[in-house]
Amino acid sequence: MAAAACAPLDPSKDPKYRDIKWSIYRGKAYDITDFIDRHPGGTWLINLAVGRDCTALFESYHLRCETAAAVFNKLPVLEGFPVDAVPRAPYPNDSDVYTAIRHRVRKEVFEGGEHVGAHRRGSELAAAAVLSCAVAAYALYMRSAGWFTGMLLGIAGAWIGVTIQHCGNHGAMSNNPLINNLLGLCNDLIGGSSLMWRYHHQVSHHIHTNDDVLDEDVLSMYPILRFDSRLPRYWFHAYQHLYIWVAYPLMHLAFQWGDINSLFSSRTVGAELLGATTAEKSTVVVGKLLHYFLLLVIPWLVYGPAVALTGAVTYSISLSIVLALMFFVSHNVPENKPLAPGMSGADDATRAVLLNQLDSRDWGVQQILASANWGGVVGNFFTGGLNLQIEHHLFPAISFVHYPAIARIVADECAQRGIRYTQYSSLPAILSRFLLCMRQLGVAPYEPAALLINKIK
Ligand code: HEM
Repeated sequence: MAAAACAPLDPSKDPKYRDIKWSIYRGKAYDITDFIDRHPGGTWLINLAVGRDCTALFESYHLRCETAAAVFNKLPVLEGFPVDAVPRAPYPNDSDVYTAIRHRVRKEVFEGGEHVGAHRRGSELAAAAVLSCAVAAYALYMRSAGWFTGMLLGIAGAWIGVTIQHCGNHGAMSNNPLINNLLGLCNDLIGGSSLMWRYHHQVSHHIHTNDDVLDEDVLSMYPILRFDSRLPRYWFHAYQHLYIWVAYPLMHLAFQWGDINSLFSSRTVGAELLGATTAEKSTVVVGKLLHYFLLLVIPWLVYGPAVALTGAVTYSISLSIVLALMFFVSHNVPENKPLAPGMSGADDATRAVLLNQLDSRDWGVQQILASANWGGVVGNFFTGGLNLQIEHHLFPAISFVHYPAIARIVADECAQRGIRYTQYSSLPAILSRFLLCMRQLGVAPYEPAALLINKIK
């Protein structure tokens, strides 16, 4: 009773703060309302900071963190704000390894060119290649719609999904926020939602990678798929490495339900849409209409329902499989999981970091231990840097063309500090580890976080 009486009032329920766009940075609440339209990274990204502790987003997105942080000195501080009532994110700049890597990246890769935006340049060729390929695939689809062209269109759509929409929504494709937003909107064209992606992917997954409560990627397919042994186990999980191949092709369909549901509930599984404007929300509706108009309605009018449906179904399946493969292998190999001791690849260090309380968690080490790389520069070009997932998680707002150079620094720092850096030679190599991990997670005993913490002590 006494504890409840002392608990700070939730600011989202306090009328005093209803008309203020506030955000918390390092324990202080600021009124960022007037700065939003002046934000050099664009309004869509800073909107992610509204109504929450933005420290982790802020410190992982600004390469010149000190320049961006200087703005807080000019913003109104909200004295007496119940900061403790707002969930805290870990602070990236408190991580020794992260700040050391960032220092070296600025010095050795960009040599001070960050002030002219060198870190966000270089993806123009990749963007042109991806867009040309998508236009050609759609032209072919419209010329002769059917299962084969539908499949090709799905692969082209997936290439958009992993490269230009993904990097655009991270603000990493250009120094111009408008270009990033337009490329980000390609997510809606291929059947997803750029708005939901920003909240789900950036606010939930990037900040809390492989957390069993806060990372939406761990939770959203549960109970069908069990991505963490801290989630209760059912008998059918023992077969998840097999039926995953039936679940994955349904991903595009699942997006449709998830996006519309999130629009009505104003939240994704892992994040509330606290700062999303009406214009941003309207992209969900317009995007869905446009997607189905291009994929289904036009081919239906030209070729009839049977052909149009065949094309749309094969599009949906091939897009889903490619996207699922690219996204899921990156955080789901045994090295990334707090698996039971004795299971192949289980790692005490990963277990210890992921089980730490948020405010004492080393964000940099978490990103490194919970992610896995495969391949090199060729994979980097075709996946928009997703194959160098460790570097992507440390620097989501840097253009992916710089990841191979950054990877050398990250690997070196990890070797010096004894931090496990997981790198596989190729996609098939990481894929086999991913399947092993799914098998292990399917049979691993259910161990709630509290139980695991005791085991480490
Ligand atoms: C909440 C308060 C925020 C403030 C005061 C702020 C301030 C700034 C400033 C001053 C810059 C220019 C930096 C430079 O010239 O080096 C900038 C750029 C940028 N911001 Fe923010 N920002 C905020 C939140 C965010 C958030 C939440 C995100 C991402 C989710 C973000 C993403 C970016 C990006 C991508 C750029 C351009 C790239 C870069 O500077 O490296 N910002 N911001």
